[in-house]
Amino acid sequence: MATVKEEALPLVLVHRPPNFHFPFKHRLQTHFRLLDSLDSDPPKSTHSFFSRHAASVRVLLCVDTIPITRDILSLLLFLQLIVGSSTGVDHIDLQECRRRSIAVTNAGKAFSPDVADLAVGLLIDVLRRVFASFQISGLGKHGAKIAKRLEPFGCAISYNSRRKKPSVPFPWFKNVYNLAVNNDVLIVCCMLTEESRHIISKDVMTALGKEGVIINVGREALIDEKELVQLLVRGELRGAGLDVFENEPDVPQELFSLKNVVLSPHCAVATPECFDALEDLITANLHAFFSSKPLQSVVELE
Ligand SMILES: O=CC(=O)O
Repeated sequence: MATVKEEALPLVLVHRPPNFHFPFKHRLQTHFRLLDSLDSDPPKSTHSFFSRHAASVRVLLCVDTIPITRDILSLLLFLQLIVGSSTGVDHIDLQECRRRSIAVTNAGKAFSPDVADLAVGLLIDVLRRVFASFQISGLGKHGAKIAKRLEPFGCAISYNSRRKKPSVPFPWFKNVYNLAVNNDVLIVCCMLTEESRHIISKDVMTALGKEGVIINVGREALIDEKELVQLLVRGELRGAGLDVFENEPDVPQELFSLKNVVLSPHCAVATPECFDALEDLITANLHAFFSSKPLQSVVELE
């Protein structure tokens, strides 16, 4: 069988944190020519490497959540697509992408089943029994899977998201405060944006009440972490299960000593199943781009 020369393969520029070796690299290399500044010894600086390839690169693969800032983007004048490898895209300057019409894809639903498993696992760990009423902030791909797991427990589920979802049978609350007033457990799994930063404010947490439980598998900055810690310390919330923290890897010390808090180290998606699903999705998106077919898991750049 004839083999395609590496130079003939479509170019994909890679941006990854040092020492982060992505497991699907090998498979991608059979279809695409990966330009990775960290492959050289010693590694090249991002700035000089990106500038050198700027004229030929149309696609950037963003591994993990390494920031893609306006400065980085300004080096890549012909960029058309950023293929992300996480669900959250708060590390990418989306405003600049919108301005320059650069499409962005994320992990879509590749991680949703495992994130949902962890959210429910944390919740059961916090409660050791199941409440009657649950609320979910952000009923997207992760939230839908969480709800599917909680329904058989007989939980009354309601949700908040920017828009009501016609296909979702649960009551929709336009704002998180009213959602909190009407429920006992809040599972946070929405995207972090400027609009959603600290959406779970002190008022919202207080509205949840003393029996309230918060589970966060989204991004910690969705919650006012300082206030959350204070409410937990003062016993004004029943408990919390947290997979994400505002200043990772630092975790507020107070949380370690609280018996009603379960912590996990941002590991909801660290499973072989998530990596396999992500590898398939990234490969599919790259093939789609280079053959002018529709992309999957496109992030809405509003
Ligand atoms: O944190 C993980 C993700 O955003 O996929």
